Amino acid sequence: MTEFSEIPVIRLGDRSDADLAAEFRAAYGLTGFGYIEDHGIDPALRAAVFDASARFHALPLEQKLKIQVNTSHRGYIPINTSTDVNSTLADVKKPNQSASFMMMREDDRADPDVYLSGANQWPDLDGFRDTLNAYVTAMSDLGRRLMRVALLAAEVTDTSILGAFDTPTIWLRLLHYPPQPDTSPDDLFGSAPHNDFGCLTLLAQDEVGGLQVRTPAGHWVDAPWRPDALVVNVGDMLNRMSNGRLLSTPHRVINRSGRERYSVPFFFDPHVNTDIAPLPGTGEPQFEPLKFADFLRGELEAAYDAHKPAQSGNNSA
Ligand SMILES: O=C(O)CCC(=O)C(=O)O
Ligand SMILES: [Fe+2]
Repeated sequence: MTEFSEIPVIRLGDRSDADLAAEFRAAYGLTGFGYIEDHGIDPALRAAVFDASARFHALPLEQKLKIQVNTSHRGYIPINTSTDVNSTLADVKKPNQSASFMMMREDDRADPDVYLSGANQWPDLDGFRDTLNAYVTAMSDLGRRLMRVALLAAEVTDTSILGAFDTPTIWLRLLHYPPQPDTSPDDLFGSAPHNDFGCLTLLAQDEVGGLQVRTPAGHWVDAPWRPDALVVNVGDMLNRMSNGRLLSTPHRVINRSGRERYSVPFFFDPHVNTDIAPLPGTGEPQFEPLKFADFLRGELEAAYDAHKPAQSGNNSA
């Protein structure tokens, strides 16, 4: 295992997938994280999303609770209602110190054959839904481009899995981290050490900072704000598809800045009914196949009060 001390920067511009693949391989085969710049996402659109997030989090609590997160994982996730108990990375007992609004794919209705399908729950805020949808459209296009590059980087020879991203699983999360006092215990996190579940995470963050990425030796490297950059990382499913060639790296958030922190991760994943296995060209399989929906169900039921079967809720608070 090779140590790293900083997160690489990759500029996209109009470069071809093949041209980007080598840089991707170097970044994601070592750190699992990169700053993606010159990505084509309109800064004004991104600013509108942060504005929408600030307006949402400023709403009275009772208004947010009217759209509390449901079993299709859409709506308001209050502070102290998720705990990364599945984490093998730290002994996590305390719930994450963040609140968020979560939207997923805009389905008309829940389909019993599609885990997490359903309609989004929206707050009563002017322009909120349109802004988020415009951002999701732009980010999904970027996600498809990055997935193509990632598969090339992993030397995948049959890229038909890309069809599973035509109706992707997307998650757009408007996160708000209140400041943690300096006196807060060491095992209290804005976001406890974890790996992301899916394929690609494209994170926009504000200037406050607080995101940290774990090195193989167990050190934590800061991933500070860079103007206009997206922090892009590989999740567990892309790690499996690439047969371990692209790394899913643990990360965490601690907000001891004394300021409010806002961040907006966009998770770009395949349809939940996709079989996930090492793809052709990546060598002798190091992972057993699994269905994405089954994996997600296990993770969400362990971590979120809203998904715990036959329980009244807040047992982790
Ligand atoms: O807020 C951040 O910077 C990171 C959030 C994160 O890691 C996640 O939501 O998976
Ligand atoms: Fe994450």
